[in-house]
Amino acid sequence: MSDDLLIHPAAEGDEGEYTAGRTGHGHIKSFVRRAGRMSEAQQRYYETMLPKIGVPYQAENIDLTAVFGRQAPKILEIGCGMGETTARIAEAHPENDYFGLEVHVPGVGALCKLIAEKNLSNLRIGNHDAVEVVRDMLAEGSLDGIHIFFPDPWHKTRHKKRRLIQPPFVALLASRLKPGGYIHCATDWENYALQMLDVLGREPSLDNSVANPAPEALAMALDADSAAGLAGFAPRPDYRPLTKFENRGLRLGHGVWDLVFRKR
Ligand SMILES: C[S@@+](CC[C@H](N)C(=O)[O-])C[C@H]1O[C@@H](n2cnc3c(N)ncnc32)[C@H](O)[C@@H]1O
Repeated sequence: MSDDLLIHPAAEGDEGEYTAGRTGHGHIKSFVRRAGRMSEAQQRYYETMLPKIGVPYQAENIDLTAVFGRQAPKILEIGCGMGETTARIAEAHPENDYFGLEVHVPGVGALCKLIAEKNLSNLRIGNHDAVEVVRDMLAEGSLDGIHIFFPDPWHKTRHKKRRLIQPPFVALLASRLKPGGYIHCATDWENYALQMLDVLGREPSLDNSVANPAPEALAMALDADSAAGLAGFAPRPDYRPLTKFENRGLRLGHGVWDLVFRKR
């Protein structure tokens, strides 16, 4: 892992404002690097596979067609976690190329293992902060789709500024989509679902794939912190598999909200 990934708590009070240590970019990180132990298998696959299927961070645009060696729709996934969903989608859709981003090293090891076991040739990994990868490496209009499934909810009020789905990052993501390209977010955290609907709905270059809520209805929902009965959420697209975790939550009556917006 490169040194410029180190995160240092800034001496700015007890909120734990984290900023990039070496890069000087200073944006608030949407993650805190966890010490997480790698299993032996994860370590082995990380070491053997990442040199083959990893896309190292660089400060210039990359050519995604050259990275995958073919012309095919290019889908970015931010925050692959342990990679089960990422690998399942890539396996089910060999016609697309997938670029998964994840900062958690054991997760990257686990996804490397899945790529090797399933022999997937349409999935590459970036082990770096997605904000920097999207900003520095991806050209405008280069993506057909973006997946952000269950991003860290940062549920404490003082931590909400770490949430990925904020207006500046959504504007950056939208700029990387081709016209007609989509951004698909899913969350099981109601307050974040409302924030996603509000932020995505305000991005002028994006249209909701389903009817937007009336502005007054959204304002009332935000006030009440309740998405009950609110329009604007999409049915789960078939390509997003239900995870074990999500299935259990749904059985317990917890909600999951999908949002699919398209670039004009
Ligand atoms: C709650 S997990 C969800 C993982 C997976 N999408 C799923 O549905 O199980 C969110 C993941 O996003 C990753 N993450 C958060 N911020 C990130 C960033 N800026 N760049 C890359 N990965 C990030 C975290 O390390 C974590 O693994």
